[in-house]
Amino acid sequence: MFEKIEFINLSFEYEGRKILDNFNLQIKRGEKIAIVGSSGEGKTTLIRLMLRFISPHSGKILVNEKPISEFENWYKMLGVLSQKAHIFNRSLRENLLIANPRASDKEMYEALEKAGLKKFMQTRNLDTILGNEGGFTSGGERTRIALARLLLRKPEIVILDEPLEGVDKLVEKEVIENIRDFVKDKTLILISHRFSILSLTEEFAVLENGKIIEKGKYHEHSEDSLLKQFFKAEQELTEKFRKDDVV
Ligand SMILES: Nc1ncnc2c1ncn2[C@@H]1O[C@H](COP(=O)(O)OP(=O)(O)OP(=O)(O)O)[C@@H](O)[C@H]1O
Repeated sequence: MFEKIEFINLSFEYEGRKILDNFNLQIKRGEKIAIVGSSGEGKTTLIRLMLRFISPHSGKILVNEKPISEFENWYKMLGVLSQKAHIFNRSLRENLLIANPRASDKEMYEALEKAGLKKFMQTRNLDTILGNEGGFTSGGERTRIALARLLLRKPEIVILDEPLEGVDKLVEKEVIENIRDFVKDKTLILISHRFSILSLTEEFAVLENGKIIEKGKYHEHSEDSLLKQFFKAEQELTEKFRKDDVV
């Protein structure tokens, strides 16, 4: 059973450019944390390290106090929605069964609906072929198919990297509530710029210059905290975009 993950003095660089620099963070079972930070600060890199797609240059990642590489069943515990969801040139059904080979058609339809694909399914069915890299679908649809795939799994830890990418405003609220329900009894690590989805977490950590510069519960932060400033800037930007949309 997952108890905690610890990043200890973790450093990582791309071509001599430091992305994570003596990074430290601990996430315990059941915690729900959003990692926020400007574009390019290394949030996705952190997830890729967690998934062991890349290795740190120094420092370590421990799961239940053991090096992550020695932790059996690590992948089985994870449910991940990444920015580059992999969609196979197979049927929608086959793409979903990867997550849970025992899922029934009914469960698959439910997951697709929860992921905001109700309208999409009005003109498709589970036998629809998705194309090479999901090429017969839009970017937003691919993210939602990947979200439906995640909803069919039963992971202990859920990692979401911009899960609302391509989810339009009409279904956004509903999708957020479905994700909220899904992560209720799980550990959640969330990365997003979208203000609305950050309501899924109680805790926030701000990543800047390779380190966590501020961490805590959102409501405990003072008006001039970096966290609040970050959100304010994001919110102002979102509102500006919304206004521009209307115009
Ligand atoms: N494979 C790579 N080779 C070289 N540099 C890379 C590579 N992948 C990412 N980077 C760089 O590393 C930095 C961190 O990237 P990362 O994707 O982790 O940022 P992020 O915080 O997730 O950004 P965003 O919010 O825009 O998704 C960026 O400057 C990026 O250009």
